[in-house]
Amino acid sequence: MTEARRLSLILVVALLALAAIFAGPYVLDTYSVNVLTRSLLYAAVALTVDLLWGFLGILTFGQSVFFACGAYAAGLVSTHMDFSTSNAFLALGLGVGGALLVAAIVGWLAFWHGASALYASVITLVLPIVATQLLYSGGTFTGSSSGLSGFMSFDLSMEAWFWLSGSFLVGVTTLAYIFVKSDAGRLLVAVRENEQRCKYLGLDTSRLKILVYLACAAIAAIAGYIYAGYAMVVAPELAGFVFGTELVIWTALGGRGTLLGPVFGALIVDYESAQLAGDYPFVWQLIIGTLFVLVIVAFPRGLLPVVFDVPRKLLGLLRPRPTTPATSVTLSTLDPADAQGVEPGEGAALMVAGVVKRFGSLTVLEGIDFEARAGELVSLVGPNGAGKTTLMRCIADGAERTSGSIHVNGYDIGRKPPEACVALGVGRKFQMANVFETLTVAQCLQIARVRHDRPSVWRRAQDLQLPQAAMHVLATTGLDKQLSTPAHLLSHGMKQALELSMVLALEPRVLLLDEPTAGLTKTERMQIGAILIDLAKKQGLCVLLVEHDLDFVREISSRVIVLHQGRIVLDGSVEEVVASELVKQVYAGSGHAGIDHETAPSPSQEMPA
Ligand SMILES: Nc1ncnc2c1ncn2[C@@H]1O[C@H](COP(=O)(O)OP(=O)(O)OP(=O)(O)O)[C@@H](O)[C@H]1O
Repeated sequence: MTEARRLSLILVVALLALAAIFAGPYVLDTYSVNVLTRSLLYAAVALTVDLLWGFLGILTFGQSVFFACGAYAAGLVSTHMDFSTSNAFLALGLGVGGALLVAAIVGWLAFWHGASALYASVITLVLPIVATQLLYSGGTFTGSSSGLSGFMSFDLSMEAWFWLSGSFLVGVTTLAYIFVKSDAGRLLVAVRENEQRCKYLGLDTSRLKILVYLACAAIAAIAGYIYAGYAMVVAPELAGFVFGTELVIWTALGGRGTLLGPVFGALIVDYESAQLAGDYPFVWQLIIGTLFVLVIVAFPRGLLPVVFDVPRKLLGLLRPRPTTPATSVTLSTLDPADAQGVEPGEGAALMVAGVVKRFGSLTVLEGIDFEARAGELVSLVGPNGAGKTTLMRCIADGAERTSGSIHVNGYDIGRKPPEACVALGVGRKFQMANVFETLTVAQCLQIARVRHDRPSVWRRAQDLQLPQAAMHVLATTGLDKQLSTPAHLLSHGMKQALELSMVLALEPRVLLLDEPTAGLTKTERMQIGAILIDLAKKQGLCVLLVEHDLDFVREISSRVIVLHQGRIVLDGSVEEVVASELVKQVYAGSGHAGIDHETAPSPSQEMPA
């Protein structure tokens, strides 16, 4: 389906939903219109919980606070100032502005570099408790536990409030749907799935989380503002933990990560709760709670995926499944004139000086000094625990080392986080293939290009330009024929190749590879070896390779650095290292055989490590 057709289809569905909203008051009784007006607004807030939790992976209990910001702004302005159109807009501005301010502070606290997802959830858990206490202690200003009531509002009929709330929900849902299906929206799933890989692809994930959090806070505040206008009463419970948790429950029931699921979850549960509360005032919460437990146990993904799965399965039985899904992305090679890699500064491509790394009292790296130039392929070898991976980490993340300095392309990495090191020209491939498992090969590569090609917030790109080095890896391994294949279906070797292409898509000048051939077949190893030689010799990259396979090291390296107990014991040519008595002792001392030619492992064996 073309982009224009896909977007037209979304708009047609949105128009149908608006038509249904318009028809609502004509087919529903007054009670239902009244209750559903509230439910429509709650559904908009549940949608923001889904964006944060279902898509971005942030479980939040605090969206109620932003809803209350909008509601209380309307209530406070109308109560303490005269009601007028200008004051009403002032209240809207204060509500949204207040919500944005609170979200910025909470976002900064919850998503700073290094904060865990649990930490974020705990902060959003505390937020409603603090907000409710503040409202309770506000005296006559906030109305304390009674809240504010009887204030003036726009003179709209109940039907008009229903239409306004419904149109707001349809508008927000449509925009959110277009966004999550766009190239920029895909980043949310990438962050949820593998935040570490995102950072090492140069993405500032903390910033992305804060931006989405701010947008969700603003949506919730507008919903709260409309709610106060229609209900003409606000109470501390609107900011409370119970409402915040209800939003999470509706999202889980409907199906998180589906957008429409939480919307329908909120609409149905809130409407039915109102009915049950009237009919069974003492047991309705027990009934809702029991239903929730039953649904979650039977359908952990929520109800909407089940509703969609049934027809899909039936259609799947009727229609033969295509063996290879059609790809919608066309690959092409980036013109070298359009390359956006960092301009090299003074000195060698990589300069490591006096680097020390300690974990508490354990010194893992001690006084590491070396330089590597562009076009060099340097292998880093040494027994297990020598500190090889730790050194790679120190080069790719300025916060890792205890002391010493590291310059990449002539620029001091200082204490910069991984994404900033990527901007200086570092590309890191991990020991275990580190890709986005649920995304396709093409989507993984698109995310790797986000630093250079700004993604659209409403469209999906149909073509993808990659640097020649990345295209070379794709063509050599045949990955260019599997662009529509989800990464989790690839073989181990193909995943390694995909990760390497993703890293090369960054246009790095210093390439860090941690055992790129681990677990590969001999043919795959030879392929990777040829690619690495090409990258260093023809593309002029500085390649630093951690490797245990001596034959592989001997075939491709221009230089070998031997690390032992956190120190460099030798830095020289392959021949020098192989002939070194010291190196033999290092390996003998580690309980392994030496690395001379006589005792070197056969091609199928790995170098002792
Ligand atoms: N987070 C950590 N906390 C404490 N010690 C650590 C940590 N990470 C690594 N180490 C220790 O640092 C030392 C070096 O580990 P590192 O993984 O860098 O070695 P390596 O040379 O890459 O080994 P291998 O070849 O087995 O991958 C080891 O003794 C390891 O136990």
